[in-house]
This record gives sequence, C-alpha cells and structure tokens, in this order.
Amino acid sequence: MKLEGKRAVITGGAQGLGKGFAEHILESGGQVALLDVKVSLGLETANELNAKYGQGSAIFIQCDVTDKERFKRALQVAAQVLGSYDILVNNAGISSHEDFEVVLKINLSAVISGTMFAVEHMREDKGGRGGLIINISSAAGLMPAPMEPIYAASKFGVVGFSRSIGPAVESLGVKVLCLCPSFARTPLVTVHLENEDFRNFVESMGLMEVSEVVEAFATLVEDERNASVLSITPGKKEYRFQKRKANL
Ligand SMILES: NC(=O)c1ccc[n+]([C@@H]2O[C@H](COP(=O)([O-])OP(=O)(O)OC[C@H]3O[C@@H](n4cnc5c(N)ncnc54)[C@H](O)[C@@H]3O)[C@@H](O)[C@H]2O)c1
Ligand SMILES: CCCCC/C=C\C=C\[C@H](O)C/C=C\C/C=C\CCCC(=O)O
Repeated sequence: MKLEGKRAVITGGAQGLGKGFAEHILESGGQVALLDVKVSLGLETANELNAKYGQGSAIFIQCDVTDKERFKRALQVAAQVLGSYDILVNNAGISSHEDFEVVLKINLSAVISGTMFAVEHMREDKGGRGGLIINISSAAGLMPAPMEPIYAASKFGVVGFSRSIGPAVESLGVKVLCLCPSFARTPLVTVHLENEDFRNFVESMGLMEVSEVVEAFATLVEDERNASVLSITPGKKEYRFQKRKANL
C-alpha cells in the first residue's frame, strides 16, 4: 500500500515502536491517530509530530485497548476526526504483569477485538474502503521464550490469529499482516537491562534500533501480502511460513 494520503490508527503509539511506525506513515504523507493509556506522553508525542509534520497530521486519543467499548469508541472517534482510517496497527503490548491474564488481554485479546472492529469499518461489502491491519507479534511468537512464557503464548497467539483471519477477510477487501521483531531499543526492553542475565541474553541476540524495525514495517506495508508474517532480527528480514494451501 502506498501511504500517501492514508490514515492510520496505532495502538500504543505514544512511544517506542508505535511512535516509530507513526513517524514513517507521516514521512510518507499519511495521517495518524495514536491510541494509548499514557495520556501526557501521548499528547506530547502528538504535539511533537504535529510540529514536525504539520498541524492536524497526528491526533491522540486516550484508550485502554483492554476496554472493548472504549477501544471501539476510540476507533470511531479516529474515523470521525480523520475522515476514515485505512490502516490499524495493533501494537500496544507489555512484557509481564503479576496477573498473567492482563498480558493476554493486552497482547492478544485486544489484537483480536481491534481486528474485528477494523474489519467492520473497512469491509467493502458494507460501504467500507478496504484496508490493512498490522498486528505486532514478536520473535517470541515464533520461538520458545522460557524467560517469558506468558508473553510468548500471547505472541504465538497473534501469529496464529493473523495467519487465520487474513484469508477469512480477504474477500471483504481487508488484509492482515504480522510483524515479528526480536529485541529493539524501546522502554519495553531497556527497563529490564539492569538485570544482568537479561542484558547478556539481549546482547547475544542483538538489540536493533527502532529504525530497523520501522524499515521492516515499511516492507510489510508496501508488499501487502495478506496473512504474511515478517520476522526482523538484526540485519535480517525474512517472510516466515508458506501460504496456506489446503482447506483442512
Ligand atoms: N521492543 C522490542 O524489543 C519488541 C520486540 C518484539 C515485539 N515488540 C512488540 O512491539 C509492541 C510495541 O512495543 P514497544 O517495544 O514499543 O513497547 P513500549 O513499552 O515502548 O510501548 C508500548 C506502548 O503501549 C502502550 N500500552 C500498553 N498497554 C496498553 C493498553 N492497555 N492500552 C493502550 N496502550 C497500551 C504503552 O503505554 C506504550 O506507550 C508490543 O506489542 C511489543 O510486544 C517489541
Ligand atoms: C525473553 C523474551 C521476553 C522479554 C520481554 C521484554 C521484551 C520483549 C521484547 C521482544 O518482544 C522479545 C523479542 C524476542 C525474544 C525472542 C525469544 C526469546 C527467547 C528467550 C528465552 O530463551 O527465554
């Protein structure tokens, strides 16, 4: 998809990868709505982006994606303010929480509800204009992560869901893509770096800058291969899995 003139909603867009994806869309001539629980940071990021890319290019909407009604309403507000939206990036995520269900709610359930809401908005058979849904999983959605089994379960879920729902909604003009980065320098990772075992592990895998993940995101959006899963590790970008062939 060419991003010029396109409007995107990005969950967890106040910082980190979400902010990086927003900058790429704005640099390409699009507009963004940032949804996040962090209100002052979200407003600050939207202000920064408006100053850089032009007033009205970015809006911030406070939203906890685990609250389905508020998430639905935030998407409606984004559509009203921007005129519509062509892209939803389900990016909000956390690594761990004392209640494992919170991790599953943010990292997996909200990806599913966001996808369902966006399909309803985009579906061409009901007056929508089609669109792209990009779900952010992780390298920990492709390989075991004994340090973070619940996080891995949520991210494996995102891969399985994206590969399954993509073909199911293609006839509606909607494509679902999935990005699986390994470690990147964002607060999600840097807050844990004082832990020596974690730091050694991250060093062994390599730590990407946000720009390298954003470059993979750009490839995924440009290629628009429905139900594809793109993994990005330091210096290596690779589509995973074959297209599903059998109707089993
Ligand atoms: N940084 C990495 O190494 C890495 C690697 C692979 C995948 N990921 C995934 O990328 C996504 C973005 O991660 P990041 O590294 O930018 O993390 P981050 O912590 O820097 O940013 C995540 C953002 O999500 C927001 N958020 C959290 N819970 C939310 C909720 N309930 N509702 C709305 N917003 C919420 C946070 O406030 C924050 O602004 C996550 O899904 C993460 O799992 C990150
Ligand atoms: C150990 C992984 C979870 C750490 C949580 C913090 C940040 C997570 C960022 C990324 O999404 C993780 C990306 C890649 C990790 C992939 C595999 C890790 C395997 C680790 C292990 O052996 O336990």
